[in-house]
Amino acid sequence: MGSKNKLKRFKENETFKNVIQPKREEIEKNMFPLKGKWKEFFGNDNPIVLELGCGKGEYTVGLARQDSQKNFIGIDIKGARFWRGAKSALEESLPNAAFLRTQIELIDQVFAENEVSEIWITFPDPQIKYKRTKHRLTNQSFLARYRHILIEDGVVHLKTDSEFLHGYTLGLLHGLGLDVCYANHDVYKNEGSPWEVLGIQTFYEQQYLEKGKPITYIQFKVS
Ligand SMILES: C[S@@+](CC[C@H](N)C(=O)[O-])C[C@H]1O[C@@H](n2cnc3c(N)ncnc32)[C@H](O)[C@@H]1O
Repeated sequence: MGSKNKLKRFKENETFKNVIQPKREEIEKNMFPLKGKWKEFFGNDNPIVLELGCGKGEYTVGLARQDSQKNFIGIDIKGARFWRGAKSALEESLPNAAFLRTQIELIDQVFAENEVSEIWITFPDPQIKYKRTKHRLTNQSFLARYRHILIEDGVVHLKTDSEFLHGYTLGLLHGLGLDVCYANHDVYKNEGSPWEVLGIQTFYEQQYLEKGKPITYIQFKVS
């Protein structure tokens, strides 16, 4: 994407009522006004579902279309990417979809304890190199952040093309004695995955599918 186009999207994001772009400083000083108040933002008590590293936000918009009784928030640091999802949600008048521009590392500072019901992690960079372990979105320190913001029975969904990340996550969950509700290492070949897994495809997923890569899925709990 050219820089002119990016600038145009950044400008438009500022005018979108479903886009929230807090300053890092505001979050770090615990002055982010929506922390603990997301229900007020949506104007209802419905459960809150996050998509981490949402890119263009296919899951956020796709799930919001299907379930008006839940609120969905796509999170990514790249605003020019989620501009697509935010624009679609506005065009389709989906009041239950929003986008938050922030670092996932700050997740437990933008949501309060027990404020979130479900988390989707869609095709994250697997961060295979050992020195990149700290950036893996299912490492122990991210799991602790998710535990903090999730309700007691909250669920995490990981959909990835990376056999490495799939295996790493299963191994870690097993080692920690956490509950794996469902796992499938090739969702389009082996039956049994929920409709959300089969019925919504992301931008990155479509590219992996064209290359014939199996898509994996794990649904798990962190407490
Ligand atoms: C490989 S892309 C996948 C995008 C989308 N989920 C899909 O499947 O098409 C990973 C996304 O995660 C975002 N991301 C990676 N690390 C992040 C972080 N620490 N905080 C916020 N966003 C992050 C990137 O900007 C990118 O859009």
